[in-house]
Amino acid sequence: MSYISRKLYETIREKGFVCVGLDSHMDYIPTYIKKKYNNDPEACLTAYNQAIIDATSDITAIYKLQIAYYEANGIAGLKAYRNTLQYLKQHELLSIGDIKRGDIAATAKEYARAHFDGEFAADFVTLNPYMGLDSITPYLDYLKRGDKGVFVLLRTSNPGAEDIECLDYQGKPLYFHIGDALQELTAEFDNEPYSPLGLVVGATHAEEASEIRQRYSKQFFLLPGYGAQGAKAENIRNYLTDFNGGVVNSSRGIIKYYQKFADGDTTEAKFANYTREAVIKMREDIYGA
Ligand SMILES: O=C(O)c1cc(=O)[nH]c(=O)n1[C@@H]1O[C@H](COP(=O)(O)O)[C@@H](O)[C@H]1O
Repeated sequence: MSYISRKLYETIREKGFVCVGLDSHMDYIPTYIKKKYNNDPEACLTAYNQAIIDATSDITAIYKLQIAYYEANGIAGLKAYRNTLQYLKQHELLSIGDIKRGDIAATAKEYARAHFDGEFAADFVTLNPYMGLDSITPYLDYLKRGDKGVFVLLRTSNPGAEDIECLDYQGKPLYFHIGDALQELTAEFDNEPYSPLGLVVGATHAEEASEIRQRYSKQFFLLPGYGAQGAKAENIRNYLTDFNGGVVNSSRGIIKYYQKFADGDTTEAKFANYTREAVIKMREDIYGA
């Protein structure tokens, strides 16, 4: 049985579908944190993430850490990445390592070890399948183990998705070929209520939503694009299936929401309130309350 897909399903049911994107940049960090930690990147990024997590964890299903934001700060950034994943684990909160890996099988095996079992272990990772299925199969052992899951890029939110992913091949978009192959690859899995192999589907495009949802009815969707990229709530509802079939990511729309009001200068309590407010507004908008 896939423990992790059941856990995600139950967590979404209990806390809602929000995925807070910890795309944490030094420029977003409030002055009170920077002063306290003397601008030290490891300490600042860690404290910032912890403040966001503490303010939102009862209304957030899962946290996604986009690794580029940490790598850009070198070793100090990667330590903050590790610290945050550990903090989430200590508080029994779910995590996605947004690493978007894709490489030959031997290399993929090492990525899997690093991001599922090593210091950077997350509950889920994101993968890029466009190098072929052998770049995905090394992760499947962990999915069979039951405690890990993946979200594989299907139809992404960016304008460039049109360049390759959406090309027509033999009468259907390339991404359907990818999705169908991925579905076959995991057909033998325990796919109840959803498969531990989920799909990344940008919420910025409404036209294909119903077709994609129907075709991949056993896949959780990771839906980025809400907030900063302008995805509309009505697009997202189509993908969510009773609000339990996936998670909706917003990164900048939540973690720098406070800057709209406070311009980088705020107190600990106000930062927590603003950040929480951003998640509440997102939920209300998407639930249609
Ligand atoms: O895999 C992803 O998370 C992803 C896929 C995609 O199609 N589009 C997309 O924006 N993302 C990620 O989702 C986040 C979106 O950030 P915001 O636009 O600030 O909400 C970033 O971490 C992106 O790397």
